[in-house]
Amino acid sequence: MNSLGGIRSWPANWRSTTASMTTTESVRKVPQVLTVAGSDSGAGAGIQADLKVCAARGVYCASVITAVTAQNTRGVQSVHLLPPEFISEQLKSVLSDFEFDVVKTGMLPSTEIVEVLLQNLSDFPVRALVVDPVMVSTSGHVLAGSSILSIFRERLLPIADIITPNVKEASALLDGFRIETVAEMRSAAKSLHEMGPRFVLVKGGDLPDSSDSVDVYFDGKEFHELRSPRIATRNTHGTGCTLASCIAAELAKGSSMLSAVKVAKRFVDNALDYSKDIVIGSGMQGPFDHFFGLKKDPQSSRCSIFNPDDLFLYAVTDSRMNKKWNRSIVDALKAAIEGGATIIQLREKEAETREFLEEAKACIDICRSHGVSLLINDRIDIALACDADGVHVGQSDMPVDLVRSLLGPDKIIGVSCKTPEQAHQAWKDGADYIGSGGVFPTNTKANNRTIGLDGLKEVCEASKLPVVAIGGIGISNAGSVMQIDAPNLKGVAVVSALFDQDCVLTQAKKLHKTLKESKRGI
Ligand SMILES: Nc1ncnc2c1ncn2[C@@H]1O[C@H](COP(=O)(O)OP(=O)(O)OP(=O)(O)O)[C@@H](O)[C@H]1O
Ligand SMILES: Cc1ncc(CO)c(N)n1
Ligand SMILES: [Mg+2]
Repeated sequence: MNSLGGIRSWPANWRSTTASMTTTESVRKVPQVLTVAGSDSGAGAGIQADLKVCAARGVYCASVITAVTAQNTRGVQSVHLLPPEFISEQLKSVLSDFEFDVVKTGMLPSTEIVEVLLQNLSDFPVRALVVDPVMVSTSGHVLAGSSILSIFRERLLPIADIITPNVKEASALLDGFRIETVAEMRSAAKSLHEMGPRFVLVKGGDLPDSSDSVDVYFDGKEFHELRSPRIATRNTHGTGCTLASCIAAELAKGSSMLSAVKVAKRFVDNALDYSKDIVIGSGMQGPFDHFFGLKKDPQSSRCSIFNPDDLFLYAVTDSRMNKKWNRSIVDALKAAIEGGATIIQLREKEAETREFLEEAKACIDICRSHGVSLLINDRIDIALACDADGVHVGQSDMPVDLVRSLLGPDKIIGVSCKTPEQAHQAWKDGADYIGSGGVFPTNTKANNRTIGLDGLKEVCEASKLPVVAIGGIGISNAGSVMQIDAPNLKGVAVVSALFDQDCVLTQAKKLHKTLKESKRGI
């Protein structure tokens, strides 16, 4: 929450906070979300949606029920509020026991219920708070009346990390401000931000006359419009709850706010697309399938999103090495990808801008045809010009928050970090991943201070952002890097181990095998 002053470094021992329960070293802490919301008997929205999305995203979700609704695909037939004292009992039970990374709220239908929530949050401080200010179901039924508006505005919104109103809810919070266009959604986001939440996402699922489904994100400085083509389906019941809980789940895993929001938007989009033709119930608003990811061919997903596992074998190019071995960059990349490289960074320290751009375009074609993302080192202008998948910047390059505002919400941004402080800042600025090193001495980068395996571990522990290790890594030591026992260390980045070699394909295959074996060994 805001009291934590910016989403915050996770405690250095966050992986072992349950260690008192057992003396073994193999304790594995699972990211945990608490949802405080209403039950939907039709199970498309509310608590039931929250549990499903968290399960689908690999996050544990506990549930405190505020109200029980009699609800189906035709609408809400009746609502029964639970006594505030009993809601407080539920809150105490779980907050005194679990270590939640994030609390997410949905239906909070009375002032008394908000009061008991606030009291419990002050007794048991949590790391982050996602507030979905549920007021009206898409079918038009009032789930929380105007009596809650003042306590929301005055006490709940100011402590929220993010609020996710739909257009009707945003309008209600702003005394009936009309929201019918994206420009009005922006104004609403700005006014809501002034009420105190750190981030605002105004959802446009119900925006009239819009062929795209547009959500407006505001961080206090920059706006981002998150757009996707509107899916023609009746099965949109519970999209709002799903979106907010997916944001909570991604935050619990360690994403920055913008990354969490992007993943959540794409999750809803993919789920709606997968479920557009299913028929459950006879009404106008059907539920959708949250577990599409278990069933479909991952290649066919509507939109690709940054997957931290892509950092597994991260190949960084070097034109001097290609010259030395007399091969083109395109041939070198093809071989690296065919051998198992999972993401590419184009690092070009010598070429003129025009030459670099032509090279980047050729490399993008190869990467796209293999479904592998291509990042550009340092040069935001080149990344923009060739529509690369993202960039990697160092501490003395352009600051990450500025890069984000130039590249927009969808691009991947990585940043090099040597210290826990830099890792913390990377999270705050909205980076998608951290590159940490040099782990070992290397000739590829002159005068680069090495941080060793201990330094790498410190960086990993300072943030839950995914980390890729870099610097002097090859087949002989990749295993020792992967075994430092940090769950967010996702892979290794290499230059010479692939490109300063006689056969790039063979080396990539060997390195991939070594990494796989060391992963199995953890
Ligand atoms: N038909 C659609 N196609 C694509 N995305 C959609 C569609 N409908 C809603 N969304 C997306 O789903 C998310 C939830 O948006 P929406 O504005 O519907 O929230 P809500 O009204 O709170 O949801 P609920 O239906 O649960 O009440 C947003 O990211 C929105 O852009
Ligand atoms: C219980 C519940 N919470 C939230 C929503 C909003 O979709 C709903 N329809 N039902
Ligand atoms: Mg809606």
